[in-house]
Amino acid sequence: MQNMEELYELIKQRKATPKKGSYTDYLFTKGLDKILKKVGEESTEVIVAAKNPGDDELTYETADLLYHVLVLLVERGVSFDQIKTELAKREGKMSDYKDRPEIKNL
Ligand SMILES: N=c1c2ncn([C@@H]3O[C@H](COP(=O)(O)OP(=O)(O)OP(=O)(O)O)[C@@H](O)[C@H]3O)c2ncn1[C@@H]1O[C@H](COP(=O)(O)O)[C@@H](O)[C@H]1O
Repeated sequence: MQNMEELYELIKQRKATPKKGSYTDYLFTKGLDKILKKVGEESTEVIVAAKNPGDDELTYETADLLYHVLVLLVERGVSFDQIKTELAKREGKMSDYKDRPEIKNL
């Protein structure tokens, strides 16, 4: 079984030590613009899948999107710990959304 953090570490390893024939290596070789295009494409595919019945397509496309977002984070040098820290900061603090002035028209 592979969790998101393990996958992030594997992708980081691919960047540090490129592996011939690897799709991850192909993305890093193409660079940021290609990775961003893939994140955009996969986001659209998640949206379309969410509108279709059944869970399989949505599950598949979400896994594709998460993988490409992790590739983006590695490319930009944002660590998995930075994401965990940001999420942890929000824990238990987002429930009083009605009192937050920046959130309007809910
Ligand atoms: N989770 C993934 C993963 N999800 C999606 N993909 C690839 O993402 C691509 C998405 O498909 P598309 O049809 O959109 O893209 P494509 O036509 O193949 O290519 P382009 O459009 O980018 O030219 C596919 O080629 C998938 O193989 C992934 N490739 C790798 N991983 C993980 O990354 C690990 C390391 O991968 P490699 O280094 O590439 O072996 C693997 O063990 C996996 O766990």
